[in-house]
Amino acid sequence: MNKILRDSDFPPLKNDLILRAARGETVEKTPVWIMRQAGRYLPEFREARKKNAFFTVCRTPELACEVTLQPIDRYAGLLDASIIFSDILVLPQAMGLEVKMLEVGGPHFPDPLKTPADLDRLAKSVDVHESLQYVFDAITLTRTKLDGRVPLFGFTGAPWTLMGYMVEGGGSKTYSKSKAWLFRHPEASHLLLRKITDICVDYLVAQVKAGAQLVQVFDSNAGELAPAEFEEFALPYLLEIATRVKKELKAIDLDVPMVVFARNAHYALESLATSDYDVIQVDFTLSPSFVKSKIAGRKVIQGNADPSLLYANPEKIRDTVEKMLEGFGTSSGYIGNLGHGMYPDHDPEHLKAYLQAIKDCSIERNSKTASNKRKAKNDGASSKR
Ligand SMILES: Cc1c2[nH]c(c1CCC(=O)O)Cc1[nH]c(c(CCC(=O)O)c1C)Cc1[nH]c(c(CCC(=O)O)c1C)Cc1[nH]c(c(C)c1CCC(=O)O)C2
Repeated sequence: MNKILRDSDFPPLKNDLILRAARGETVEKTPVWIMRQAGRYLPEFREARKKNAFFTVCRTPELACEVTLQPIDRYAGLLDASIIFSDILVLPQAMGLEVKMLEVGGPHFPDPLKTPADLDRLAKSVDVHESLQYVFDAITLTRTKLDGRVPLFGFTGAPWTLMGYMVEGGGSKTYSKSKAWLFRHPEASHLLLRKITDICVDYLVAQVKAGAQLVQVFDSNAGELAPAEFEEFALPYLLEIATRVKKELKAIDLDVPMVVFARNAHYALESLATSDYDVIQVDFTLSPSFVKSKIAGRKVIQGNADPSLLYANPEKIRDTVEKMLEGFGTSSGYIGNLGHGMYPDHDPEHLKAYLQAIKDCSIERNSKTASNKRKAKNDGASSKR
């Protein structure tokens, strides 16, 4: 068991904007961070990766810390959170499956789960402190090295998304192998999803004990499911993770905002709005008005421009940001991000334009609203005279 680390064990936080926004408080400007903000679009990341294999970076706390800090150094003052460098696929590794990261083609499981009998190949029980200690060490080191500049996110993949990778053996166009499990082997599917859920809970709680200040659950493949299968095989586990993590943290007097990303599952928004998550990350297919109609002020929203916007020129980026902020609002209930992660061929300068636009437009909007309010108050007072 690891020691529980608390705020007093780390340098004082100098920028708590995202924590205040995640709690639904009024903010002076919109906090922003970006999924995959550490990655191949950054030359300094490609340099670090030349010398080290992908999972070596994940497993070496000094290297994971170094690449986590790269975007924070480069975009100093423009990013309001960091996210620990790791991958959702370290969890299937901890369960006993081999995962390689191919230079071309991404994740690859040489021996994926083919039939329910293969569940016997998985570790009988997983002690996250034994198999994933390197993640907790990376978190503790990174929060220390951040020196309070911004808060640090931990994360996990969601059960359905992880099951997808474990059965498909990698990414897939149709997810037909893993979806065949849901229709042919529903009991074995639930067994596997239950197993992953229990590990996700331990894993997130341990990340917070190691210093993570927010956590995000990535259900990147949620939208591959029809609503009925989502409701049966994905949603209950997503809901359970938030409820159990919050409860276990409360028992040791810890409390962090939890973010959920059920990508492309527009039908999930209403259920997630009544969950124990604090923040809902939305993908770029959803308009602010649609999202707001489903969530109706019950949760903080995070997102959601199309990452391809970053191929546009800075004027177009700023115009789109203005509309996005108009739609989501800037005084409370909103955290800026993209609707999915960065792409390797993005220009780092265009990400800078996006971050700067979110800061500038939100400050402008909030000061306009404040001066309009002051004006309305003065007008009201003078008409009474
Ligand atoms: C589905 C998924 C994975 N990993 C992740 C998800 C969920 C988010 C999403 O939907 O994108 C999550 C993830 N992966 C990575 C992070 C690090 C933190 C960050 O966001 O900066 C996070 C949060 C690093 C990474 N994970 C990966 C990279 C690129 C590989 C490299 O450095 O060689 C990075 C920076 C590899 C990875 N890992 C995964 C894939 C499909 C790939 C290949 C992607 C590609 O080739 O573009 C699985």
